[in-house]
Amino acid sequence: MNVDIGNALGGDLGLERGDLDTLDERVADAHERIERGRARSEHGYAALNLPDTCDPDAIRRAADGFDPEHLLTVGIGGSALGAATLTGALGAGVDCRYLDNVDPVWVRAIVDEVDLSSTVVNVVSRSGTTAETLSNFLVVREAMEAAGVDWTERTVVTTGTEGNLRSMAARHDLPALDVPDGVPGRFSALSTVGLFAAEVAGVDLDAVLAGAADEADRLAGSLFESPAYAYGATTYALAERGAATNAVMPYAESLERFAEWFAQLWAESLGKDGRGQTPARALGATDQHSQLQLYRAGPADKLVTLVRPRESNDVGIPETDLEGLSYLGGSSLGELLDAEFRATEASLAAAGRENVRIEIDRVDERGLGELLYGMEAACVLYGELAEVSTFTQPAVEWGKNAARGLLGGGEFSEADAVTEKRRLEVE
Ligand SMILES: O=P(O)(O)OC[C@H]1O[C@](O)(CO)[C@@H](O)[C@@H]1O
Repeated sequence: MNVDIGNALGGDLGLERGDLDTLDERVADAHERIERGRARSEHGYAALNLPDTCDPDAIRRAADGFDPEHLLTVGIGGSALGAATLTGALGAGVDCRYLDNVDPVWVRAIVDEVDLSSTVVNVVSRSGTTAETLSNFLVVREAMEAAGVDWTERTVVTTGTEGNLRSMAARHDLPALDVPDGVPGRFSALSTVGLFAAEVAGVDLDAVLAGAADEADRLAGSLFESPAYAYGATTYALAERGAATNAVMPYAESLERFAEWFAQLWAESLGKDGRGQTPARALGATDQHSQLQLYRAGPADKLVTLVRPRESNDVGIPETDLEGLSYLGGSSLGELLDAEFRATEASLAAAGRENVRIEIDRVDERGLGELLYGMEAACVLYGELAEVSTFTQPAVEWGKNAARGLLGGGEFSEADAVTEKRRLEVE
């Protein structure tokens, strides 16, 4: 992974090289804290050890014997987004679907679309209590039974040591993978949580973990020596100067899910104590015809993170006599995308709008390993610098309790607050 922070300097938010030199002293201290946390496998920091602690053979054993047409991952948040990012980016010899929402129309359509007799279901939940995941699994299991499919023959569980899914796996002797200790869901892509789907989809797990290990080896006591820390420190420094939003704009359709995964990682880790940086999901070149207007001419309150592979397959553009477009003929879509990427980058800089370039060599296993690990390490560093509790997510519990109370799942004061909503309806 290569990170170019040149366009983060000299912009409207006023970040200069000297500021990063000063911040680098705190980066060194933060790196020491991170390395201590890793050495002790402390909660959260353990995620940065996954290139070494993840056992790909256990994942391969769990996938062994399955040769499905479809893989249905039933999970939500970090229990689905890592897998979706890896299979979305690396392609899949298998039709990979993700039930990570409880929209009944959407769930019914997916369950009806797949051939359940040739589907492997991976139900993923660290806690084993997530309402959306358990509800969707019960719907899928009922559909399998209705289709005359033995669900116990086609279900793999990925969960913690306790809880509903663990006891169900034991009761029905289901293949079960352990979620890694001390790794919050949003940091678990490079573990059993994200890699089972990748394995079933034919992804080379060893290459993904090797890419992650390369990025781990580049963590250092200076932001100028570590791409991950350069990104984490620069986004932190810009946030401190007013960059309340970080628009992540991959210039590859295969990385669209990566932007969604990044959004959970960044928001759930750093949105604490009234602080944080809002991750906005964008896509290049498409959003040059959409959100770029705001990024360039709206409030100077954001940075844009431009992500791309340095190499990719290409498609030629045929010669044309179309009025004013002959310059495109004989070129290629890749050359057009490259020109647009660099033009957008320069367009933002020319308007004083800070942006950072992140590049991987190719959208392949090593590239994804580097990118996922690099963003996780950047997030951990940002959290250290911001002095927030990076690895917890207490704010999501209020809504869970309210919904549970509304559904009769117990007495929760939050549910009362829902019924007391202030109303002003306009018909
Ligand atoms: O894996 P679980 O326990 O089902 O949690 C799913 C997701 O829900 C959260 O706990 C937030 O509610 C995320 O942090 C997590 O990725």
